[in-house]
Amino acid sequence: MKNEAELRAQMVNYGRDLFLRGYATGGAGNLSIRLDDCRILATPTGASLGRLVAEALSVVTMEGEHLSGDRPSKEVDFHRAIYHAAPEAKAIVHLHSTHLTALSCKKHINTENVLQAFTPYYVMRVGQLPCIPYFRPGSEEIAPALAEKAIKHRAILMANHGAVVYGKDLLDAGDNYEELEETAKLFNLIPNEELRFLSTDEVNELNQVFG
Ligand SMILES: O=C(O)[C@@H](O)C(=O)COP(=O)(O)O
Ligand SMILES: [Zn+2]
Repeated sequence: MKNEAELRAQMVNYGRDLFLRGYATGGAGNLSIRLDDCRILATPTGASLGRLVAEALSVVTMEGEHLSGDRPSKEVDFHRAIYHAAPEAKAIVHLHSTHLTALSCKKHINTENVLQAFTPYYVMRVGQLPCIPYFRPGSEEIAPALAEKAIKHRAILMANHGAVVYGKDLLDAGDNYEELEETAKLFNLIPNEELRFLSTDEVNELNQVFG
């Protein structure tokens, strides 16, 4: 179990890692870690994930009170809502990575599951990708829409915006996010009629063995 100083360092290092590998760009995206039952560590609003400072990271309560650090991400309410809805969520990654954001801007998608499985590791890490409607970033409608999906799904697409993924710690959430982004990349690369999706039996077998 990492202490708070170690979790702060992990957030700074993983933010830089995401930035250097092109998953995060400019000031877009935000990260959070559930520190304990009452408190969340979150990236400050406007901060580039590539240049986070451990002492400036924001701490807010589960009820939304800002305790310390710079002003939290304008999306901290949706992070809080996900933690309330999904107790297994211990960290959250929200990014505008290229392939997931491209997918989020498409007109004709199945909003119940935007990415039907066609590789096993996607089934193991993510499984299904529902999509919530477009809301202005930072608006109060986002939190309830994401919370409803987060009860059953650890990855959610936000129309015309990006994606949100949670995990059992920050690196697990990141690994889930990265697998999702690579799956979206493949999906965007391969014409739909050329894709062989996994059958229900194949998905069920993966869930039995690895779920
Ligand atoms: O898209 C947005 O504006 C936010 O969702 C975002 O990604 C960055 O906002 P902050 O975390 O407030 O910097
Ligand atoms: Zn965003």
